[in-house]
Amino acid sequence: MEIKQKIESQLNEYPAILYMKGTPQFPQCGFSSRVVTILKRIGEPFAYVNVLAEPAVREHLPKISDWPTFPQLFINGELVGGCDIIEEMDQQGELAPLFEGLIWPEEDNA
Ligand SMILES: N[C@@H](CCC(=O)N[C@@H](CS)C(=O)NCC(=O)O)C(=O)O
Repeated sequence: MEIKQKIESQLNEYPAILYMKGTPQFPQCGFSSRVVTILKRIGEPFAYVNVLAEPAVREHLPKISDWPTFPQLFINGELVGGCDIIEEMDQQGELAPLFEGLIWPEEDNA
């Protein structure tokens, strides 16, 4: 699959997805770590992509999102922002409501 299609399919599939450096269990950048701390506190599910393990995503996502750095949080396919914006929205009480009512794909039990 072409990288652009792969990213678009991730954005379509996951209602909340964080493109980050490292994993939520082991963030490898302070900015990613700060966002993960906030998301864990909010306690709603989120998918993630470790861009250090996916160099093509690291290279191409900024062209799609028009945002040059990581982390990048998307909700319902829309860029919410990076670390500074996420922290600001969290402090204003504007972040948690974005996670309300998200519809996750059902597990494929077939
Ligand atoms: N002010 C940014 C800080 C994030 C940042 O500067 N990230 C850098 C260092 S981790 C980055 O992703 N650079 C591009 C890259 O490494 O591909 C934010 O709010 O998210």
